[in-house]
Amino acid sequence: MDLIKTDICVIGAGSGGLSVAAGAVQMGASVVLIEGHKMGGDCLNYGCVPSKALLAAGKAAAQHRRGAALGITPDEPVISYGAAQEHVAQVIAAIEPHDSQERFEGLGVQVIRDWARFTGKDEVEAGGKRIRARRFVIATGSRPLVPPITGLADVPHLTNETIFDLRAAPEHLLIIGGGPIGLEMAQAHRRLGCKVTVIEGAKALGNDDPEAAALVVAALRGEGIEIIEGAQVEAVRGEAGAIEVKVAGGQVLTGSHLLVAVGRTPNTDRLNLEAAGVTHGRGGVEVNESLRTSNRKVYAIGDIAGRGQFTHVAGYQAGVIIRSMLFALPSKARRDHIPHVTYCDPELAQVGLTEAAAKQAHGDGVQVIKLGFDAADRAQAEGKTRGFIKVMVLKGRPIGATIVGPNAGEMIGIWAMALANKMKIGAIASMVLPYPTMGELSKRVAGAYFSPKLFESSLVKRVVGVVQSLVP
Ligand SMILES: Cc1cc2nc3c(=O)[nH]c(=O)nc-3n(C[C@H](O)[C@H](O)[C@H](O)COP(=O)(O)OP(=O)(O)OC[C@H]3O[C@@H](n4cnc5c(N)ncnc54)[C@H](O)[C@@H]3O)c2cc1C
Ligand SMILES: NC(=O)c1ccc[n+]([C@@H]2O[C@H](COP(=O)([O-])OP(=O)(O)OC[C@H]3O[C@@H](n4cnc5c(N)ncnc54)[C@H](O)[C@@H]3O)[C@@H](O)[C@H]2O)c1
Repeated sequence: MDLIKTDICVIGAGSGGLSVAAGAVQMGASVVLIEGHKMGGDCLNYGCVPSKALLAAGKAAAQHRRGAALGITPDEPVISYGAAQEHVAQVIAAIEPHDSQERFEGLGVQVIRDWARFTGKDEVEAGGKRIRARRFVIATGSRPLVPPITGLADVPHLTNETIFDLRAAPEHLLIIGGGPIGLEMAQAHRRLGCKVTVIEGAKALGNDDPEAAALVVAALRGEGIEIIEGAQVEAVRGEAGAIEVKVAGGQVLTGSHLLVAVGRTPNTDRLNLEAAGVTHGRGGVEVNESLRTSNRKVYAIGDIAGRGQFTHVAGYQAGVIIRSMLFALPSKARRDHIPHVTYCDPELAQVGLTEAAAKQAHGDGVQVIKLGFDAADRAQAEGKTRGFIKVMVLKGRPIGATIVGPNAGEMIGIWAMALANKMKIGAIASMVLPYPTMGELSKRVAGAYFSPKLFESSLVKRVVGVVQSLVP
């Protein structure tokens, strides 16, 4: 068996692995990249990209159904579900070259298409080769969790890995799980003409600010999606086209298709981690703040590292370990400035602490400032006044922001910058923004932090009085 010696061996060519490989090779390191399945990983093939593309099709359909308040007669769009899914496939195809084997080989990366397994503390086997590296990066991601629900193994069901293969619209899509995957797919399918029922064991979007999550859930219900909360699924049975879901308490729901979206399982099984002395558990590979595993030569990033399952987290972590691997500089991964967005309409965006988490961590020292989208003239003009921005401030600095409303995912950017750079809230208040934009809400909410200090201060009023009496 051939032996390849390299500086860095990256396992997994998804969001995390590709970022490490591209960065490291362009800075002069020799890199071997091993991928067992599709280049681009989950995000490109089964995750972010297809889900946002299908949501875009749903949004286009929804435009037809609204507009009455703006003087436009709504109509029921003619929808081709198959064509919407073809749009999804085309979007993947358009982005694919960026993540392709050819592009990475062009950059100088040696790409091996096989499943990798450790054979020792500094050696991996794949593609009939032994790869010995100074440093390894495990970036093998996650796959859909198959929960222990009675009957599930025998009932045809979809996951995020198969739902984008459908070409005929499900008549009635049952979705187990009201997390981001469940709700994004619920809205896309509802808007594309399907009947949709979401069955959630606890609270839908339960990891987010409850007030913001409630607004999204209400909007989805308003579009005709049935969302049943507090309904743990215990058993499923039936066949394609006629599926029965039984929840705790005895309620039975029926539908034509079933999507299971109840979280993720880390892809550790093929890696033979014991041979490398890498500790792992149910949450994935265990890492320290520098994203190093129990084997100092081995790092782990992305979904497998269990510190936030988002593409931008994997990308950020890639930068952190490149600094450590290539320049031997101390480098720690922060978590306090990471945003996330659920791309339903309205979007729900969060960075830093939620109101509850901020109050729990800092007590009464936290000031919460909130403003509705109705305060933005642009939102009024567009008839999109549903939603709010909420900012948590500690000693003059934002420590968290929640935005729910149109384009919340774009609007959170400024707060992500503020948290990343530990900026004062005055920096946001002092910006001049174009009028009328939704973004003005960020400036307005920051301004609201100072309003009581300026407008309700007897000292300020006295100073103004004195100055005015002296000015000629
Ligand atoms: C439906 C859905 C929607 C999502 N939407 C968003 C979104 O809008 N925004 C966002 O930020 N995140 C989103 N995510 C999450 C995002 O897709 C993941 O966080 C991201 O892909 C993780 O990147 P990764 O590099 O850790 O893993 P992956 O991208 O999954 O890549 C891991 C790769 O490793 C390979 N692999 C596994 N084991 C081995 C082995 N032993 N040898 C060789 N190769 C191996 C796999 O085949 C895979 O290609 C979404 C996820 C889903 C499922
Ligand atoms: N927009 C985005 O960034 C985006 C979109 C989709 C997914 N993701 C990533 O993928 C991850 C996984 O998403 P997800 O939605 O699968 O998982 P999740 O863990 O966020 O949500 C799963 C939901 O399923 C419920 N559940 C679990 N078992 C159940 C049962 N037996 N019956 C009924 N309900 C049950 C849970 O209570 C939970 O609310 C997310 O946490 C996120 O990191 C991100």
